[in-house]
Amino acid sequence: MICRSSLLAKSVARSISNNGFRRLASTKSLKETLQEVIPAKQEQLKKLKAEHSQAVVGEVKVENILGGMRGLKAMLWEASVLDPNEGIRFHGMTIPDCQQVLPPAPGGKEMTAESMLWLLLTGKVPTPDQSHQLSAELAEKGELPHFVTQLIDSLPKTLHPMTQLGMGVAALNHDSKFQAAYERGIKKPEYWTYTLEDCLNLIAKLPALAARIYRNVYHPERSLESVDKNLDLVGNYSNMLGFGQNEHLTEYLRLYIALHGDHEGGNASAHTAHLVGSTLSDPYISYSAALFALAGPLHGLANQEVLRWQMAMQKEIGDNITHENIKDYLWKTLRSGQVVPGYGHGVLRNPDPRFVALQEFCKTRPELQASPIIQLVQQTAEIAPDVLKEHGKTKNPYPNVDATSGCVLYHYGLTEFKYYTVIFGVSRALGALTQLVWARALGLPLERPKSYSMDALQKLIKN
Ligand SMILES: CC(=O)SCCNC(=O)CCNC(=O)[C@H](O)C(C)(C)COP(=O)(O)OP(=O)(O)OC[C@H]1O[C@@H](n2cnc3c(N)ncnc32)[C@H](O)[C@@H]1OP(=O)(O)O
Ligand SMILES: O=C([O-])CC(=O)C(=O)O
Repeated sequence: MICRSSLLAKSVARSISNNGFRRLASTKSLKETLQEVIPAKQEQLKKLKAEHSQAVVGEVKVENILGGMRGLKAMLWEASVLDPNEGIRFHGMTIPDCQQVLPPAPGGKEMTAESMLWLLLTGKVPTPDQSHQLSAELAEKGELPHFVTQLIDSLPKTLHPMTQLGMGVAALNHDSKFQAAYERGIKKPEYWTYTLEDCLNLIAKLPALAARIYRNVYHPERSLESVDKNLDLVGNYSNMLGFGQNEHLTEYLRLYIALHGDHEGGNASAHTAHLVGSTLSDPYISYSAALFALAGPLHGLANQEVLRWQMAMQKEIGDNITHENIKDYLWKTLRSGQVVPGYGHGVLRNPDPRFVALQEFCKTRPELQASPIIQLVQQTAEIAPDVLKEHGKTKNPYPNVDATSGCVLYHYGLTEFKYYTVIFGVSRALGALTQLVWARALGLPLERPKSYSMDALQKLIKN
């Protein structure tokens, strides 16, 4: 009899090799592993250019130009591809695949940010040792320079946490290795190594930066833990946020941060990092720009909006939470001309598998099943799709990841929902920065699509 885990291992190995990667037990470092996989990718690009430059893979309709480029096949993105019905795959692997094979933190069950980063960057599943070595490397680099702590501490508490995060990340470019090397006059094939160094430095410092913002804005009376060299990235983040004793929340954050890490290239934050990075801006300012795209309510800020909206619903409905009451509140939101936050998607046409994975986490823990806010989110997810279908506008009436990501944080005591997108911002660095490394390794060009005025477009249509 073939057991489920061996079937899964085979399917994972197959999906990885489908993407041109092989899974080998290895003791190589992250940089050595990348050095090993880069030449094959460079060769693949060279071949694509030489043999298929003129192949047609789609057409551009006026609706694409007027509709926010929805559906246009126009970007190269290595680490993940989004299927409208199945959702995201990281180098061919689904979220459940990743949950099965990516190493957790010592004593934990959920995949770590480091193991997801390793997979995104290299297309390979790291061994537990490789993942722990990366944790140690990141912890070593994790403290903030003094001028950044001074900058963050000088900001008014009333400044949105996402603005503070973007400012802090931009300021870190003071120490950019890529920028310094570019000024020295390095050659193109060397770009990726300095970019990688900046990307790892930035990912390493995000927990300390994000936790400092949380402390300053919401708990100025608390002292801040320093980076613990024995913890993984998210273990440190949770610790610095003041939740280190709550193993459930720490595990949830590991899952949250791993699965928000990448969502192919066209989403607003990833695309922004790619666009800005294509000018050879360094990774810090490229990712700072991405964070300001993430901070919009149609994108990452929706997770803050979901909590705000669900709390307002709870307040209005009171204890009498019925199917009818939730339905009425949904209609009230829609009739007032607002969107229902956490529902709909630019690409997905089914429930978001990230939503499903976070809901599964809730199902494994009785205290979460008993939580009023989590119950309300679950009930809303059962009712909203039919209401949105009847409303008839959105192409996807199902929940996206933002519909559920905040309620577990809220239940475990991280109740300041204006902060939630900062956690998303710590996560999205994994994928957006991965692509910056690949963009430099592959020598991708400046991004510069063609635009038209409406007059010019009409002329084009006539001709
Ligand atoms: C991590 C993430 O970024 S996931 C997305 C997070 N954002 C949200 O949850 C906000 C709510 N959702 C939305 O606003 C949208 O579904 C988006 C922005 C995510 C996608 O936008 P689009 O690709 O333009 O969606 P779509 O093509 O289905 O939109 C068609 C119409 O339905 C409306 N619509 C889409 N979703 C919703 C919704 N949740 N509630 C009400 N109306 C909606 C759109 O506003 C649009 O109306 P319009 O014709 O009057 O402009
Ligand atoms: O893919 C998108 O457009 C939005 C999204 O879900 C993400 O960026 O995680």
